[in-house]
Amino acid sequence: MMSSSDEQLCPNISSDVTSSPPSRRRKRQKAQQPWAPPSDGTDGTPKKKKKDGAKETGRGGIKTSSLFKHNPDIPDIHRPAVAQLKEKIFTSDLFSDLDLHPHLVATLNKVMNISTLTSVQKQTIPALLAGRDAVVRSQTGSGKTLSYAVPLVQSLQSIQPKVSRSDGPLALVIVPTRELAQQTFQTFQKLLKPFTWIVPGVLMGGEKRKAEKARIRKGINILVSTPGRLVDHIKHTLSIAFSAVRWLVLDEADRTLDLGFEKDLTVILNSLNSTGPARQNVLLSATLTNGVTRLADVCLNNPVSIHVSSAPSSDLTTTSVVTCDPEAASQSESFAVPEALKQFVVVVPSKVRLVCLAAFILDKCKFSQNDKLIVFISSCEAVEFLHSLFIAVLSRPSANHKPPLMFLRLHGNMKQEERTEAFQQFSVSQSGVLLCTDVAARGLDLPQVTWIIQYTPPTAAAEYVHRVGRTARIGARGSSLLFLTPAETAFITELANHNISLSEMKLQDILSSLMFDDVYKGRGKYHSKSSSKALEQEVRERATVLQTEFENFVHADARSLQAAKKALQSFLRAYTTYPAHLKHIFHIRSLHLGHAAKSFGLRDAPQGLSAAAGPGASGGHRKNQNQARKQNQKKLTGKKRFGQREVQLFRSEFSSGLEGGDAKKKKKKKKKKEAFSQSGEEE
Ligand SMILES: Nc1ncnc2c1ncn2[C@@H]1O[C@H](COP(=O)(O)OP(=O)(O)OP(=O)(O)O)[C@@H](O)[C@H]1O
Repeated sequence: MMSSSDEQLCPNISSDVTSSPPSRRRKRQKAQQPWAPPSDGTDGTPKKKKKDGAKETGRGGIKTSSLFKHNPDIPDIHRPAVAQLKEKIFTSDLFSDLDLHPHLVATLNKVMNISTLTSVQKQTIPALLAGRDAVVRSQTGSGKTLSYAVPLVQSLQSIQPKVSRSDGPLALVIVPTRELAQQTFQTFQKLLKPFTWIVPGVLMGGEKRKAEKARIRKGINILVSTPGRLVDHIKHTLSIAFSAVRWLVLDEADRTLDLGFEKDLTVILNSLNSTGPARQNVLLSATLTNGVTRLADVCLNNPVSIHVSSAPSSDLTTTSVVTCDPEAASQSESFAVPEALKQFVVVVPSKVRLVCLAAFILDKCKFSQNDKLIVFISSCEAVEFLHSLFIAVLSRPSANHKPPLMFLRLHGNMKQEERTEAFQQFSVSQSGVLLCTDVAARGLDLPQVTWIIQYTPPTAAAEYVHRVGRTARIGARGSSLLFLTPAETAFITELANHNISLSEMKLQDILSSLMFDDVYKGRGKYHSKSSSKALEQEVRERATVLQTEFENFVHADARSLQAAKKALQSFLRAYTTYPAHLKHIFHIRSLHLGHAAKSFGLRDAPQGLSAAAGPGASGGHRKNQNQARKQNQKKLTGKKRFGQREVQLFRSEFSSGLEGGDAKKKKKKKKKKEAFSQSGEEE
């Protein structure tokens, strides 16, 4: 029997499917399914029917989820031929060969264990030491921070008379996220060990403004900040003066602009240009968008342009070839990814996504090795939800006395203290899983991360590169796995247009890891000598048992049910934010709400998903379903409704933490004005 969620197909799912008579439709669906139920009529789930039609497993009232029925076909993946860009990370040059203070070299060698220059450092450091401005592009994890931090420290330590706190900011480093600000600040702290008279400091949203103000008053020479927070201090902290700034670094400049901080950058640049002396400027960016080029024009003076990637080599990394649009390909930028990075893709029907992710995590962190994973997810609410779900269901102590799996989370709606704690905890841990939004995609240098999972696909190829760049850093090994639904596989070609090549991992292979733990054992009588078909059947049963555990947790109380619905809603909302040129791959209309709901542990598509309701959300009466779908569709895709909200959603990830305060202030001001006008007084 088709569940109600199965029937809630989105309006534009190929009309011939929705309009065919149910019997024909069912037949066709069955023929299409690589996961079609075996001929014995079961779907891999041991079940008996209850009188009311609800299903039960033999496990005391556990509802059965039909995971492997009515899924779309998993298409064969065509991997376009890709000439991957190769970038040599290390050179044979030594820091000790550069014209640097011996104490700075000693700090690099002894404190940071760094002696050899990377390619980007070899090109950038001499140019900056010679006083030039620079635009720098190079692959993730190639040592860009030191490429500007070393010459900056070298330059400030040589100033005579010695720099003092009272000189105020001499260098300004602007980065897009709080964690990156914290990390960059820590790098300066290390480099400045022998030069104690130079004081570094960090400003970032979410911390008490008063305390920051006091620190600024005391004097900070190298100021690392997120743009929003710095603007706030420029506007409200009279003690901040930029008259002595002689270094400006804009790190991850493209990201800063993407996040809508252009205005803030203008405020910062104006406050510098109005008073500042001659300044050296460095701009680091993954992509040279129009915005970045404009920014470079405004704030750089005759810069050297450093781009480390070599031209595409002629050896093609894949063999099967499909034609890609040459014009589109030539228009798109090529990205270099670390050579030691192995990139995989798995095509998973929506309904099976959750168990597939869980099986993968269990395999990497529990059954085989102690891996360290980062999982990228599109919204804060979905991160929150999966975090509590996985802790409850996957973190149980195991029979082999291994410590329980560690799940951490990082997103923009967390309190700053929680963010810092999670970041630090994951940094120092040997293994575990960090569930996060793109707030962790850029610049973060988390040691020994072995796997990057993109559970929700990125909104751009550049973002893909940054996410995977959290592993295989500075010559280390690492792997990545991209989750795509059958409808999204064209994204593989999109990535290939940017010189990114993926190998396929099979869903069945991932799910097979559940064979390692008999906690998920089905009712079948599988034993190791059984046929491969029996094994496949057992794997399905185990996947279904795990899904059922998730669903039981979600449906156990109103709070977790609400959390799952919120997570689904935010997932749908985020899905509407793919840019126009990717809408043919990621379109809200090609999502199946019932199947998407399953991937949040919901047994059916929830009703009344309010503002961001999915198609079929107000289901219930079949008669009204089409109308409801259309209405909800409008809600989901309606520009007016979502334009602002989407921007809000993404800004909130990276906000300075002060917006709330500003809004409150405005409200207060408005109230005050109203009060004045009512009483007839003037302000
Ligand atoms: N020359 C070097 N030798 C060894 N390790 C280095 C060297 N330079 C930098 N590192 C280390 O490599 C890691 C990555 O450096 P960094 O974070 O600057 O990379 P990045 O290019 O800025 O990466 P992303 O693009 O992801 O921001 C850091 O842990 C850093 O300490």
